[in-house]
Amino acid sequence: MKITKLTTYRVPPRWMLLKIETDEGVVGWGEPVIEGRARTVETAVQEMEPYLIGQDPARINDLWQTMYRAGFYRGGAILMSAIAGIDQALWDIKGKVLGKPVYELLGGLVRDRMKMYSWVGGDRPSDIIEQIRTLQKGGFNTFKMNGTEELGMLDTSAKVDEAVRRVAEIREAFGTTIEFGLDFHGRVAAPMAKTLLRELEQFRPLFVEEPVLAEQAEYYPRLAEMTSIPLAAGERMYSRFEFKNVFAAGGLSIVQPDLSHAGGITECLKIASMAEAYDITLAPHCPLGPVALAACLAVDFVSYNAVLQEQSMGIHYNKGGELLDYVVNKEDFKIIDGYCNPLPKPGLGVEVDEERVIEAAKNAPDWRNPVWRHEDGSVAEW
Ligand SMILES: O=C(O)[C@H](O)[C@@H](O)[C@@H](O)[C@H](O)CO
Ligand SMILES: [Mg+2]
Repeated sequence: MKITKLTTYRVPPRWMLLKIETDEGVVGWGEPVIEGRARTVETAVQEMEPYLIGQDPARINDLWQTMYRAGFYRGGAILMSAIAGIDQALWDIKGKVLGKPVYELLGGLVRDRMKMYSWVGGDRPSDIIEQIRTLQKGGFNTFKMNGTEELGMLDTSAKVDEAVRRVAEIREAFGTTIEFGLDFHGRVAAPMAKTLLRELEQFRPLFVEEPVLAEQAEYYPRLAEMTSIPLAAGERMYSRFEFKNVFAAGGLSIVQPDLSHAGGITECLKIASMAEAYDITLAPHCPLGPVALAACLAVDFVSYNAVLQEQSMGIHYNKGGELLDYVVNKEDFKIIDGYCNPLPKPGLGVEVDEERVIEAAKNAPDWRNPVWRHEDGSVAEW
């Protein structure tokens, strides 16, 4: 079998789907994208084509290593997202050729169902209590929200109180009937992280995500020393070569590689097993589309340390498109009592509605995240 064609589709709300065709008619789908840089990743995918056209799609490991090493420069958000989507599509092809879901090719199920969580509250966390109540009715009992709005490197007690009050209200309203993670979203700098973690500890959030920016990862062990709140990070790290330093330094309790940013299934499997050796749990990042989610689930169902899975149903970014819009087998993604079952179909388990994708690609948005500014006019971490 040989790879014959790669086609990318930028589609609402902010995703990109990749179709890899072969000379035997088997097609694989991937989701290579960096939110806000879809066109850049699209070009990176196109630049990877010479490594792929005419090659045997079954040789995922050689194709992965070639895409990673052959261009001399390597790593980073763009190249690793391009490789990620291609890798996902190659695993999809392999599973379809062998008539098995990807997790069967990786040693079979390590669990019967996977715990999912839902975003609430939007960019500027608000209206959270009502949103949790609504999602609880849909079976969710685990949530994530932004921990703060924009925050200066050194900010006021009033801003700290605002973040704490929001969390206090959630515990007040729901007690321990729900769990929730707080995403600091890179908005909190090291001077403020210690204060916020200390003030929030009494409410026992399930985790605090990106307590500081990934480029400040050396703070993870220091922050972990002063709080019992599990620290989570990983969406802005792109290969095992980055994660190895973070694992060795300590401080992370939860690692969150993104299956569409960190080299795909081939790479994230390695990251997951490295994390297990350090007793670090896995909670893949996935605010994206259905193929990315299916790739996450393929890794979740074979990784003992997988504990939580993000999914984008109802997320504040999904304007103009929702998680399952391009999926034919929507029923396979049903979330029951907050869990998702293994996707039963061969490959990644997503039957893509190609006509809907092609139609939607005609109005592909150039989604960008907002540019926030502090009161003094300086740019704020969004
Ligand atoms: O945890 C999450 O989902 C992420 O922090 C998410 O909010 C961002 O990755 C966003 O998608 C960037 O455009
Ligand atoms: Mg996050």
